[in-house]
Amino acid sequence: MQLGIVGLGRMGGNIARRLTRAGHSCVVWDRNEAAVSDLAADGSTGAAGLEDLVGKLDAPRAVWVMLPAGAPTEQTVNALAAVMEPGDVIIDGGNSFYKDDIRRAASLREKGIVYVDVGTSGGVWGLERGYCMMIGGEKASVDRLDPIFAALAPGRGEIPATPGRESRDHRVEQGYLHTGPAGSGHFVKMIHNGIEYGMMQAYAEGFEILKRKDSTELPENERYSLDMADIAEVWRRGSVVSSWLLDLCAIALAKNETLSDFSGAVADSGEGRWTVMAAIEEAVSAEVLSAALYTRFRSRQDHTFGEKLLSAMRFQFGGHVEQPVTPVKEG
Ligand SMILES: O=C(CO)[C@H](O)[C@H](O)COP(=O)(O)O
Repeated sequence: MQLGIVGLGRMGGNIARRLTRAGHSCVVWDRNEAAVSDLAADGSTGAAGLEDLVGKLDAPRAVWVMLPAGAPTEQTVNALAAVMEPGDVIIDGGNSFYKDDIRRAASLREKGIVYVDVGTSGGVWGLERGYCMMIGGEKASVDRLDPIFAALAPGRGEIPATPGRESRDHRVEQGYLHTGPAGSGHFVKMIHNGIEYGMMQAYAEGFEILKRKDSTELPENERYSLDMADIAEVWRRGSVVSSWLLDLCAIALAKNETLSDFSGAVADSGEGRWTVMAAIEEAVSAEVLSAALYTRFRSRQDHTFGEKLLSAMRFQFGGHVEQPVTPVKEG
């Protein structure tokens, strides 16, 4: 199947590569010309701009936008809508706020263009591991795009089937789910990321307590000098707290047990804040997720080992390099 892809950063570029490897045909564009040339050398067709990209696709077209949430995505969706036609589909695969999706889907519907929001999890590992996708939008368009989702998804892999699911939609076991109407894909991904904050914070705090067990403030016979890298490794194997995030902790700690490559100033790109806002709207008591968000804010003042581990996990899953943190702008 043919797909246009706009935004060839850490996620978009690998999405194009994974689709091309699976036999799909991608027409790609990014403001960064080198990224377009790299992808063209890897089997995609490069475009010179949005209009050129749309012109290189057969109708009905589908274009996947993979850009930071807020203004970059908004401007690109609007620019695409101006050159696309009724029956075409715009897919937002980034981390947009779900209320922006609801608004965009309604306004594009008036032009006959379909908007599909895809919460896409897999980070810089997605090329090899595949992407878990949470998909919102009209069923007919989501079904039409199924070959794309099937190629991007991880597949069943070695994960055993869950008993009791025999009569349910088997695409879910491949790693993608049609969650409901516009916005619902990004809403589910937003909560996924809210949970991610909480899980990351739990590891960060646990490892901080382990690390400080050699403190001279403790009685001498109660001090232990514990090996962080080995504890992360042993917990990966059969323990209750094993997880992919723990695998990433183990990789980071094996590489540099002091995490001296990280300052521990932990950024956030909006989803944790929106999760807490959703909890407030629904009057849900989300203590852990709220605390994890506020701890990131505090991390920008001084830095603990646990905060370095948070930065290390973000670098491992998303390739996020620490940078000066600025407040999230409204989209
Ligand atoms: O979606 C992701 C992981 O699932 C992205 O890596 C996202 O950027 C992580 O959120 P944050 O930047 O707020 O830590």
